[in-house]
Amino acid sequence: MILDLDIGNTLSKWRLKDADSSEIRSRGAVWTREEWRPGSDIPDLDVVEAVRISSVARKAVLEETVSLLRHRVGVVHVARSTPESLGVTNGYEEPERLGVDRWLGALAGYQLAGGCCAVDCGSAITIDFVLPGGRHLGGYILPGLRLMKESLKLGTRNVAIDPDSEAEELLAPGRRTVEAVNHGIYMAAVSAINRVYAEVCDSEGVALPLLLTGGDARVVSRGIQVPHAVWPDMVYGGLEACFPLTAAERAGRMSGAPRVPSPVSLEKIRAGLAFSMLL
Ligand SMILES: Nc1ncnc2c1ncn2[C@@H]1O[C@H](COP(=O)(O)OP(=O)(O)OP(=O)(O)O)[C@@H](O)[C@H]1O
Ligand SMILES: CC(C)(CO)[C@@H](O)C(=O)NCCC(=O)O
Ligand SMILES: [K+]
Repeated sequence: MILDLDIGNTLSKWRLKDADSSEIRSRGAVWTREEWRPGSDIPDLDVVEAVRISSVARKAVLEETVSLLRHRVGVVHVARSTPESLGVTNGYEEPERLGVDRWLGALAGYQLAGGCCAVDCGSAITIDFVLPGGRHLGGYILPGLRLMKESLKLGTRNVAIDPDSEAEELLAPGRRTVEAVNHGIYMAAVSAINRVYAEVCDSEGVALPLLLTGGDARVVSRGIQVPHAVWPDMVYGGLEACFPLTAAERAGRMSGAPRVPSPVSLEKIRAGLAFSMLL
């Protein structure tokens, strides 16, 4: 089995992948600040022959995780942001400072779709652009839905946005504090993504496939006007591309990859942008 680990600021997600069949056997998540101890939702390390890790947590968290795993598992790969990889050139002035989850998302998106806009809706919402040809432009970081809500301190932190709500409902004026807050932060997130996508496609002169991932991707997806795909395993896809271990991975196939969404034409994107500027 291969253990893939995506250590985020809030949650550490894991999945076990069968190295022979390439099937995903199990998944789980633990709070990043908690130790891995028996009884919590952690994988059985006895069956693991290789580990691949993406971590944006504090350095100590990664160090502890790696030292724990090295005792038990033969192969441990830790992903790093680099100046260039798999045909993509990192747009950061200091490439190693780009969050590795963003880098892996950009690599996976490029491998799947060529140029792309990769959006991760987690603790933070990140929006990254890769042009056809592989130039990563850099991107945008904004607070995620939960962080926006907590920062308001209006006593609404425990009332989550119902992930099954319709976007229309979530974008309407709120008539109670929780509603006003939930609808406000939802509006902030989806309008930022819609706008940034259109602006960058316009200025680069290319309509890019749009890919979403992260814990809030499903609900955010409903508020995105242009064609796009949700790919919950996008960061894992980047790990597969960087450290291919199975036959399918070596052939360039990433688990759970969606069909590439065909973007609307650049003309339509520009028309939408021009229209919103007039209002
Ligand atoms: N069980 C859950 N626990 C915490 N957050 C959840 C849960 N289910 C959905 N979410 C939502 O997912 C978001 C966290 O997403 P995700 O798991 O992608 O992020 P993360 O671990 O914080 O990663 P990163 O720090 O890399 O952004 C939160 O904003 C929250 O609204
Ligand atoms: C922005 C987050 C927190 C998103 O998970 C992560 O990618 C990170 O810590 N990045 C480092 C800062 C940067 O990417 O510029
Ligand atoms: K993440």
